[in-house]
Amino acid sequence: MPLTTAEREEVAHHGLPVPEVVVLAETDQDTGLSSAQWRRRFADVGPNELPARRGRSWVVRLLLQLHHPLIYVLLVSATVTAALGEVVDASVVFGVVVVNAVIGFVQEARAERALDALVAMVRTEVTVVRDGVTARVPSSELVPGDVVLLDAGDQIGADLRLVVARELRVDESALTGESVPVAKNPVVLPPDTALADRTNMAYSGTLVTSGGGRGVVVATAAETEIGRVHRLVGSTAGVQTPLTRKLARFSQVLTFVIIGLAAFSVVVGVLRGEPLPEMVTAAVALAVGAIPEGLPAAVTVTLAIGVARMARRNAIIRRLPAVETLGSTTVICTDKTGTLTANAMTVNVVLAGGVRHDVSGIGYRPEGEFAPGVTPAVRSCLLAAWACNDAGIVEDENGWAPVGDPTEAALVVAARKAGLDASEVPARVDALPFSSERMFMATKHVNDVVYVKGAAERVLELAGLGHSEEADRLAAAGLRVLAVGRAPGAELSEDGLRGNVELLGLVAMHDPARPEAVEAVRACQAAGIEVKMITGDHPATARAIAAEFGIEDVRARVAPEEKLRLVEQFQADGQVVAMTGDGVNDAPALRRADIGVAMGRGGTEVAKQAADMVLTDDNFSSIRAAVEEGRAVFDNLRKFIIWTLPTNMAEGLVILTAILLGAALPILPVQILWINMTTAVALGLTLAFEPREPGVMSRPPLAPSLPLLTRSLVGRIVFVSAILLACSFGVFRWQLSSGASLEVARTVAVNVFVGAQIAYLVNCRSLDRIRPRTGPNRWLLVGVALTIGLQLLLTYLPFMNELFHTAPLGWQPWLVVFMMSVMAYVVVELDKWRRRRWRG
Ligand SMILES: Nc1ncnc2c1ncn2[C@@H]1O[C@H](COP(=O)(O)OP(=O)(O)OP(=O)(O)O)[C@@H](O)[C@H]1O
Repeated sequence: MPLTTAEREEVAHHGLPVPEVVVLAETDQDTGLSSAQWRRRFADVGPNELPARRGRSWVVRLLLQLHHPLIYVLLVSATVTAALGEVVDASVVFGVVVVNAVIGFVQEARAERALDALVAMVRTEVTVVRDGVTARVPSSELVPGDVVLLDAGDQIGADLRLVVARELRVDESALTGESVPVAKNPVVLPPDTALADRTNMAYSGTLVTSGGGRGVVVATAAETEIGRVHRLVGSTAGVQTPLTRKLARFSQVLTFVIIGLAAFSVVVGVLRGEPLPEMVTAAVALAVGAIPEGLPAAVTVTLAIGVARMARRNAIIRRLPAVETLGSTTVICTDKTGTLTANAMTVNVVLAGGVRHDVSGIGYRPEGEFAPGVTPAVRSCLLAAWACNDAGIVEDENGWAPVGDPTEAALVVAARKAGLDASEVPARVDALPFSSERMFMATKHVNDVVYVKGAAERVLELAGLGHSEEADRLAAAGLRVLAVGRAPGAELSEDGLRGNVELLGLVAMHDPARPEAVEAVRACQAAGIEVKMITGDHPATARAIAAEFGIEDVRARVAPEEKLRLVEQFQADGQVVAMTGDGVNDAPALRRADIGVAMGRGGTEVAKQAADMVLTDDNFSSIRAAVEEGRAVFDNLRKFIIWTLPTNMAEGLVILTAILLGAALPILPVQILWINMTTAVALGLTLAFEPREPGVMSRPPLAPSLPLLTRSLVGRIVFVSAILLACSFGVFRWQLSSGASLEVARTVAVNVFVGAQIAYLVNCRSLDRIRPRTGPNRWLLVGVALTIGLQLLLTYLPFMNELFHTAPLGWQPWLVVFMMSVMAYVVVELDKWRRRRWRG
C-alpha cells in the first residue's frame, strides 16, 4: 500500500535517495505506474486540485454586505424612526437594507462563480509515464507515484522528487517569491533543508524555465507545499479592477456628501418648525434615494458578463482588469504562424541538386507527385529532413493529421510522397532540439552522421555558404523556407557543426492564411487598432503573408527577448499594447504588455501564466472578438452609470427641494424608498445585459486616460435629473390644483417618476444613437414588465395603499403618466440629436 496522507506528510522526500523514494511511492521510475495502480490511487486520493479558495461561509459573506457606512447610517436612522413610533417607515428602511444585501450577495456570488469557472477552462496539462507510455494528461489526474516528465515551459502539476535533471531550472516565485530560476538536480539533501533550498524537489505551481527532467510525484492537491500555503495559483485574483476601485471610491465620497446634505436638510426643516421625526425619515429617504448603492456590484456584474461573453468566443480572461484594457487597445502585436495562418504546412517545392521540384497534394495526406520526378538528391535531402525530425502523421476519421510540430510533419509528408520509408531513417542517438533562438535543429545518428535542418540563412551559415537567392525567391512568394544539410562525423554542437555541414537542399512550404483572421485584422484596423506582425520567420515570407492581411508593419526574425523591447517601445509612444506569445521566453513580454495573450493549444504553461488572456483556439479572430466585447463592456458600464446617477440624483433632489422650499413633498420618503428598491435592480441592472452595438468596431479606441463620464455625459446626467425633478413636482402641483387628493396626486407623481425612469432606460440603450441598432434585450423587457406590475400593485392593492400612502387611479392620470414618459424620452433623444449635430 502506498503511504497514507499523514505518513506522506511526515516523510522528508528531499532527504531520501532516489531508490528509496521510488520504493516508498511503489512505482517504477522508468515505466511509471500501471493503469490499474493509477485507477486505485485516484479512487483513493481523489483529484489533484486545491480546495476552492473561498474560506468564508455564505453567512459571513452575506453579513459583509452590510459592512458599508451607508448601511450603518440607514440602520441607525431606521432604529430612530422606529423609536419615534414610525414602525411602517422603519420597516421599509429595514426592507431596503435586507433586499440590497441579498441582491449584492447574489450578484457577487454569481460573478465570482463565473470567474472561477474560467480558471477551470485553462487546464494545466502535464506529461506522465504510465504503463511505460508517455502521455499528456490534465494535472488534476496526477496521483502519488506518478512519473512526470518535465520540459521547458511546463507548469509543475504536483510536488515531485526529481530522479533525473538535465540543466533543469525552475521558477519558484509562486511559492517562495524568489524570481530568479533555481537550478535543480536529484542529489540527496540533509532532511532539515529549507523549502527554498530543496534543489532536488520540484513543487506544484512552479514553472520550468529551461532544461528538462523526470520526477516522482510525492504529494498532490492540498498536501502539496502550495496547497499548504493555501494559495490558488493561476486563479483570477478577486473581482476588483482599477475601475471598480475608482467607482467604489467615487460612491464613498458621494455617500458622505449626501449624508451631509441630508443632515443639513434636517436642520433646515426643524428650524422651519417641521416635526423632527418627519424630517429624520425624509433625510433617510434622501440618503437612500440619492446614494447609488448598487454601483460597485453592477460594475462587477457587467465585467463578469463581459468575461463570460469573451469565453464563449474563445478568449479566456485570466485577470479581470484586462476586460477594461481591451476596450482601449491601440496596437496588437501578433505572431504569424498559427495565429494568422492555419499552421497547416504543405511542402510545395524541394530544391535539391540544383533543380527545382514542385510537389503536388495539400494537407498531410502523404500522396502527391514531384515534377520533375524524384532524384537521388531529393531523396537524400528529404531523408535528412525526416531524420532530423520529432513529428509524425496519423490518419483518423477526419483524415490525416500531424503529430507534433506541423513544420516537421510537413517534411515527413514530403519524404513519404518521395517514396521514402521510415525504415530507411537511421536510428538517432542524440539531438540538439529546435528553438526559436537557435533557429535550427540537429540530430546525431547511429551512422555517425549529424543531420541539420533550420532557417535557410542559419544552415547556409553552418555550411559556410553565403546568401541564397533561391531561398529569397521562395520566401518572397510567402513560403516558409528551411534548409537541410548533413555533417558526417561532426560533433553535435553549434561549434562542431560550423563549416562542416554539407547543404542538401531547400524545402519550401505553404501555410495558408486563416480566412477568418484576414477578416478580423481588417475589422481591427477599421476600429483604429494597428495590427503588427511579429514573427521568427524570414522577412520575405513574413512580408508576403502580411500583404495578404493588409498588415504594413512587419518585424521578422524577431527573437522572443526582443518582443519585450518592442512592447516597451510602443508603450513609450503612449500605445496600449496587446502582444501574443506562446514560448517560455515570451513570458516577460506578455507580462509587460497591457494585454498579454497566450495560446491555449500551442502555448506553454509559462506563457499562459504570464498572460492576461488565453485564446482557446490560438486564432487571431478571437483577439478581435475580445476587443469587441471589451468595448461593449465599457459601453454597458457607461450606460448603467448614466442611467443610475440621474435617477438617484432626482430621488434625492425631490425631497431636498421640497424641504428647502418648505413645500409639500410630491413623493413621500417611503415612496422614494419603494422606487429605489424596485427600479435599481429591475431596471438599471438590465443594462448590463445589453447586446453589443454593431458600431463598436467602427470607432477609435477609448483613450485610457479618458474619464468614464465625458463632459457631455455629465451634462446628460444633470439634464435628466432636472427633467425627473420637474416632472414629479409639475404633475403633483397640477393634480392638486385640479382637485385631486394628496394621496392621488402623490400616486400620480410616483408613477410619472417611474414611467420617466423606464423611458430613460430605453434612451440609455444607446449612448448617442437615436435608436439603438442592437437586438432586443430580453432582460430589459422582463425588467420593464416587472416594474409596471409592481407599480400596479402599489397603486391598486389596498394593503400597499396603506403602507405607502397611495390611492387607486382612474384612467386619465395614466394617460398623463404615459404622455410625460414619452415626453421625457423625446426630450433626451432630442438632446442626443443636438449633441451629435453639434459635434459633427
Ligand atoms: N522544427 C523546426 N526545425 C528547424 N527549423 C525550424 C523549425 N521550425 C521552424 N524553423 C525555422 O526557424 C524559423 C523561426 O521559427 P519560429 O518558430 O521562431 O517562428 P515562426 O513559427 O516562423 O513564426 P511565428 O513567430 O510567427 O510563430 C522558421 O522560419 C524556420 O525557418
